[in-house]
Amino acid sequence: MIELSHVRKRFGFKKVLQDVSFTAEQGQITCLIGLNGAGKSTILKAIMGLTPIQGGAIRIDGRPPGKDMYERVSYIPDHLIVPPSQRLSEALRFMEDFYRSWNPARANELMAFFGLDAKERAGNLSKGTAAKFNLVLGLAQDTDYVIMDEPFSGIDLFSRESVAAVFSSELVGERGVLLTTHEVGEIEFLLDKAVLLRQGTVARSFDCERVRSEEGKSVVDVMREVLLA
Ligand SMILES: Nc1ncnc2c1ncn2[C@@H]1O[C@H](COP(=O)(O)OP(=O)(O)OP(=O)(O)O)[C@@H](O)[C@H]1O
Repeated sequence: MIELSHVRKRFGFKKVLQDVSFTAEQGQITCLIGLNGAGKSTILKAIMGLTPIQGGAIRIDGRPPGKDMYERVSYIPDHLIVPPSQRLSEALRFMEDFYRSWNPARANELMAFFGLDAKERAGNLSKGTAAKFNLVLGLAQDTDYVIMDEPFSGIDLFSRESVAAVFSSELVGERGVLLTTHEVGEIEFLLDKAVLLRQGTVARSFDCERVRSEEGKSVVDVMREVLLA
């Protein structure tokens, strides 16, 4: 379980996270939701130890993020971090050398799933194709958790359907997924849990299926109620 308790974060005098607590479980897809600037990306970076926090605690399966972090959690940022001149095949080889958790067979499966050409150079990819390759780099690691910042951004409608299909396939399996997205309405059928951020705190965290069956509301309905209140 990824667990945040009373996390606080500021940039200079700007308090971005005032008191953030929530959990993201293995075998579930948890979505962090909030308006622009709510602090979603900051939370993902804090979990990965890429930005320090000023208070509270972050634990992954009971342990604070440490040196073995990248064996436990893979992080897919909102843009592709591969030199533009590098071919995709070279980037895959680099990942294999660099990450002990790298699974080359799964990487090949994902390349085929998204119809990607390993001979292409990273700098020549369209925005949506770069987003798909970014998913390959993250999902081909054998980690218990996958953290994704805006994985659907820039991806056209039909490709989005194939990206969504990955989440319910063996390629994600029983891992825990924590993601952010602004396309909530289109992918809410995939979500198990939603965590709504407002004014630096968790305004509401809920089981999407339960809210659907007990309150008859979609995630977007709850978002409207909570974030526009
Ligand atoms: N390195 C930084 N230095 C100063 N302020 C920052 C830095 N990174 C983020 N911020 C500020 O922290 C706040 C939260 O930013 P963050 O990117 O986490 O929001 P977000 O919810 O991911 O937004 P969006 O939906 O627009 O992607 C914003 O006000 C942003 O300007």
